[in-house]
This record gives sequence, structure tokens and C-alpha cells, in this order.
Amino acid sequence: MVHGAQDGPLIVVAAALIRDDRVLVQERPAGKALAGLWEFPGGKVEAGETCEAALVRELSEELGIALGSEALAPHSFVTGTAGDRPLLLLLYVATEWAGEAHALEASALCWANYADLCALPMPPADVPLVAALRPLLA
Ligand SMILES: Nc1nc2c([nH]c(=O)n2[C@H]2C[C@H](O)[C@@H](COP(=O)(O)OP(=O)(O)OP(=O)(O)O)O2)c(=O)[nH]1
Repeated sequence: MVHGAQDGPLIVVAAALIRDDRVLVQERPAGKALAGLWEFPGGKVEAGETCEAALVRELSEELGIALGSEALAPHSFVTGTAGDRPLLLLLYVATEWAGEAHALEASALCWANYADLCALPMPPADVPLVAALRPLLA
């Protein structure tokens, strides 16, 4: 996508889906930027979309699960870069959704406890998000 100097940061929304004190992370598939790294499911907010609507859409596309915006609790954020562009990544927490998560776009899924999460290779921007999730995980 072409972007200009007037553009703000790239806004990415992601979810920490928590079940039994574990969080769902997915492996970015071959062919995508950061392939092979593990991430929280989510993606870019499209023009005209609210952050919550974008995340509800991404969770449906990537995992096949359904939830309403009200099920997304704002949790933490980080700033970083995505390629040459400033990145603002907003992490929400959800504990209730409908359906079973499947890797519809990722190469694999993992329900990770805190030690698992620390051992998985993740994008550098995710490090503070992992630390912020510590109290919620086994
Ligand atoms: N979903 C997600 N993206 C992350 C995380 N950490 C991190 O640095 N990112 C970055 C990677 C990408 O530069 C960007 C997300 O872009 P993406 O390409 O996955 O978004 P998308 O699903 O809308 O993908 P696409 O339609 O453009 O292919 O945010 C994370 O934990 N989850």
C-alpha cells in the first residue's frame, strides 16, 4: 500500500483470547512479513472501520470465532515500526466467544501459558504486551 508523510501510524488491533489461564497465539504463515513468528490474532484497521469492528472481523477471518465488540476489553498497547512505518498496536482481552478457534490463516495455533509465551519467537513489538499479560496467565 502507498502511504505518505501525512499518514499517521499503522493501527493494528490484536486479541489476547484467554481460556483456562492460557492465551491463544498463532504462527504467521510463510510468505507474510515476519513469517514464522508467533503473534496475537488480529490485523490492520481498515479505512472507516472502528478498532473493535476490525478486530471482530479479523478474529472471524483468522480463527472462525464470533464475538461482539462488548466482549473486547482494552488491555494494553505498544508502539513500534512495521517495515518503514510507525506502528500502534492495541491489545484487547476477551474471555468469551462463540465457536472453536481454528488456524484458518496461520500455520499453527498454540494455547500458551506464560512460560510458553516467553519461549516462542514473537515480533519485537510484542515483548511489552507479553509482560502485561503475566497476571492473567498460568
Ligand atoms: N496481528 C498482529 N500483528 C502484529 C503483532 N505484532 C506485530 O508486530 N504485528 C505487526 C505485524 C504486521 O506488521 C502488522 C499486522 O499486519 P498483518 O499483515 O498481519 O495484518 P492483516 O491481517 O490486516 O494482513 P493483510 O490483510 O494486510 O495481509 O502488525 C501481533 O501480535 N499481532
